[in-house]
Amino acid sequence: MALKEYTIEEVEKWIVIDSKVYNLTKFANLHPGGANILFAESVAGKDATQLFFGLHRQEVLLKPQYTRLQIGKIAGQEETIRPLAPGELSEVPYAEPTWLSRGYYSPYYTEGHRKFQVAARKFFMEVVQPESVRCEESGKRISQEVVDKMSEANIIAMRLGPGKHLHGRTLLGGVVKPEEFDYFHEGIIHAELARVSSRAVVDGLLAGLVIGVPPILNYGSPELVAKVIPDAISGKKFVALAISEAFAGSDVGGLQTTAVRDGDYWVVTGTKKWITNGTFADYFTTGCKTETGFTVLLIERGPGVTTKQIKTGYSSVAGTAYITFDKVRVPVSHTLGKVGNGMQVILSNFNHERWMVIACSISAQRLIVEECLKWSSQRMVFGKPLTSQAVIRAKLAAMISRVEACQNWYESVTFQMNQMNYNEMSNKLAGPIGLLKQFVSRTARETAEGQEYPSDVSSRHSKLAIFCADATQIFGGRALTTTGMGKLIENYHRTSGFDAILAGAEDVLGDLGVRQALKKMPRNARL
Ligand code: HEM
Repeated sequence: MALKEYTIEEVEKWIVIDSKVYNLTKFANLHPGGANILFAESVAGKDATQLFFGLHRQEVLLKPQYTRLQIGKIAGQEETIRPLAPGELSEVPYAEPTWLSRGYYSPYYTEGHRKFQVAARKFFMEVVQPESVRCEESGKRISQEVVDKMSEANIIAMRLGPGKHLHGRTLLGGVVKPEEFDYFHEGIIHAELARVSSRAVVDGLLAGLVIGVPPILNYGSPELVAKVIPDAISGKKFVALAISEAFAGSDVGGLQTTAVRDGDYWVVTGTKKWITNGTFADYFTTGCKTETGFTVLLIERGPGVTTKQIKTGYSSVAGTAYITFDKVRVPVSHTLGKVGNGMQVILSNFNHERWMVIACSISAQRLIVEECLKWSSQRMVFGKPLTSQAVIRAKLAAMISRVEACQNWYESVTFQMNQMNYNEMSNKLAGPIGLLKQFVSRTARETAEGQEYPSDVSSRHSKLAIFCADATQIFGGRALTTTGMGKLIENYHRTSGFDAILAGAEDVLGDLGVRQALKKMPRNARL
């Protein structure tokens, strides 16, 4: 229906935002910012576009209860601020990686990857984003309806990486053939998921399965694979990786959960802590101490298995659990890999897990760069945009440089993964992936909260750098509230540190990278 047209003089009591006329008479008393403000001389009857975008996110106007307030438009004017359509790329510089930016080239990504990315972004925006908002707030686990849609599009299967498990499947409506699917495709899925989800929802959307299933695929017997994998990939059963304990986190060698043989069964006793998706998992890929070393078992939820929610700094949608195994009887056929060879099972799995965390983390970091670029351009201070301040531009420069450095290193590692088999990857990429994860999680926190320097670093330039990198400073008080303009910054500030811990603590991974390099030092290397 054509909207009624007004001249700006006719809009006495109403307001204009981006050419649209809103009648706020009935809404005024419900307005979260108060009624008076809407009838102030500088607002009522005026074009309030700039004021509005200084205080609200675009999405406010898209909510049905508010679109209803629009009664017409200004004659001869057209709307200029519009939201991106599902799948559409952002034109904000650095909001997309170079390979997705108009007019730029990539040595790695093909037209096929680009088509895949468009389909993935559309899927995540339409199916996952609304669910993400609901679950972040309620703390409830992801609905089965969304899990079913992800499984229908084979998103769950694709997050396990390229391989036989994809054969015969229609991937994201057939946009890529299973045999052409590579790690760049998989990385796109992780990146798109991270863009539309809060950090807790990223984990709640079956991260446990993504890290708990590969050991079954790679080390489980054919019978076990046939029993568990179809149900996992189709989202009927959930899997969690249960390694860390209150006694040992990154120090896998110090685990205390024991498995003792009793005929055709293992009897498992012990506890596990910080287990993502543990509250709702049906299976646990579990690290246990056995007589001859360390062994990984697949434990099914049943008698003797208890899980309880751990309250963490992020939403309980992630289903982080404390698990107790009390004399749980596990069939010997559920052993993953050889008895005593569990360390290899776990260590080879870490590469893919850490690489996934890296892909998600870089994408989340990039979104924060976009938020900061938009906000500092639209926010007016002393009659000028925030970007007119050199200190703000310096913060943006540091953020952009960091995310681009991460992205380029990530792409180079991903390219190596595409060329190598699983064993080569375990041998050659554990170090680089460890170092990259350390670098990405550090830069994430620098972008979220600013750089920290040891107190003994006191040169003028280093002190300046402390103030050069801080999304929370750019957003000010807005970065402290879970709703409104700074809500993504608040979430990022609160949760970006999780990536420095999960899948291997930052410092341990840096050390791993160096130790791996030292192992490969030529014996005759001398200066
Ligand atoms: C169609 C018109 C408007 C709608 C639907 C609307 C809606 C809202 C909503 C939902 C909030 C809660 C915060 C958020 O979710 O972002 C809010 C806050 C606020 N609004 Fe509006 N608003 C409108 C126009 C205006 C205008 C013209 C002003 C002008 C000055 C204004 C001033 C404020 C203020 C000061 C706040 C509190 C901001 C904060 O907490 O940071 N609003 N508004």
